[in-house]
Amino acid sequence: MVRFIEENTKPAEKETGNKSNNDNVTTAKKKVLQDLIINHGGGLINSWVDSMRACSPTHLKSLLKQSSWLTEHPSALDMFEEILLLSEGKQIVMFLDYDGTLSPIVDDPDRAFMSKKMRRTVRKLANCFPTAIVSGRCREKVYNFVKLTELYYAGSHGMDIKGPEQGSKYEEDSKSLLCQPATEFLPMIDEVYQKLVQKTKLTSGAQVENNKFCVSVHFRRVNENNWSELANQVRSVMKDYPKLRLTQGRKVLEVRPIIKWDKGKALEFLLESLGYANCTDVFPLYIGDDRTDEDAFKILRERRQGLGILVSKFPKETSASYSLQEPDEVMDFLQRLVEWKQLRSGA
Ligand SMILES: O=P(O)(O)OC[C@H]1O[C@H](O[C@H]2O[C@H](CO)[C@@H](O)[C@H](O)[C@H]2O)[C@H](O)[C@@H](O)[C@@H]1O
Repeated sequence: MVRFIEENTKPAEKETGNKSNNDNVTTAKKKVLQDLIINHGGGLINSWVDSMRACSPTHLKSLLKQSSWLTEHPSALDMFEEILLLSEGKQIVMFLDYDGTLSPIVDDPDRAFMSKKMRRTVRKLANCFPTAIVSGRCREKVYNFVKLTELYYAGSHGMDIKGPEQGSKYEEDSKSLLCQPATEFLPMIDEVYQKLVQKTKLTSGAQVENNKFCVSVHFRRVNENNWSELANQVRSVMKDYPKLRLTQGRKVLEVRPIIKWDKGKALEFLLESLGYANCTDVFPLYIGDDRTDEDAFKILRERRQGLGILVSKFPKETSASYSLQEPDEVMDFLQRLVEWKQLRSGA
């Protein structure tokens, strides 16, 4: 059976222990997950399609109340001073997702450019705090969008990590390559990518993206009536690869190795590389918009360290503590952090 890991079935609970009121959604999602585990063949495909629908924020919108969600996940801009207080005396380390966080979601994944203003802000941020981009995209691709050599990059959902470059050139074979825990899967991922391209080529709007250590199958431009056809095609390829699993992002199915490595592990790895493995005086701030970012939010909760900020206009289940609505708000938040830091260091 193809493995489908639902990233986020647990209701978000505040650190105070208050139970969230996302129960309706949680119950619906748990049912989807049960179906995914129990059913085979046609039932499984229906469940995939249910899950593909469930990940669309507009479907969730009707189930959750915006106001109560905002009470549990207040705006990080409104709570800026409180966040600074929490970080008092600690080294802030920044982790930023790319799509939907630094760049707005667009129909064509190859045109998800970030604005010049956002790039300037991220550059200034990296001058103030160690900063990493953590993306589902392959590292080279996300670097080509961000184009800042001074950052850490964790591509392929954290399975490809590289440190900053000294000069202005981003070199592939440089010494700053830090971690690639899934190299043995490269030939398999390549093979699956080719098969998925072939299988899905007649499904209008489907797009398969090779992200080196994982493959993305986009359905943003596929008519909803054809989602089950697409799910069938993906399943028919994946059934021969028990060492691969499927996760889901924003209108995208993600095929990746079954190894226990995700954005949360990448965050821990980077903290360790930066020398903060067992430190209590570090404050990691992770900003992301997607289900795959939940792995990092969860790690921060488990470690009781720093905090997660979810980028979303709609209420969603999340382990993040705060929210921002869109990349423009992310930019404002980062800019305020830079100004605060510069003021403190008398720059
Ligand atoms: O971890 P991320 O940096 O957020 O990457 C996750 C996926 O992002 C991209 O897809 C998403 O953004 C596209 C452009 O806005 C959009 O068209 C698509 O529907 C989204 O799912 C990227 O193309 C994927 O490879 C990443 O896995």
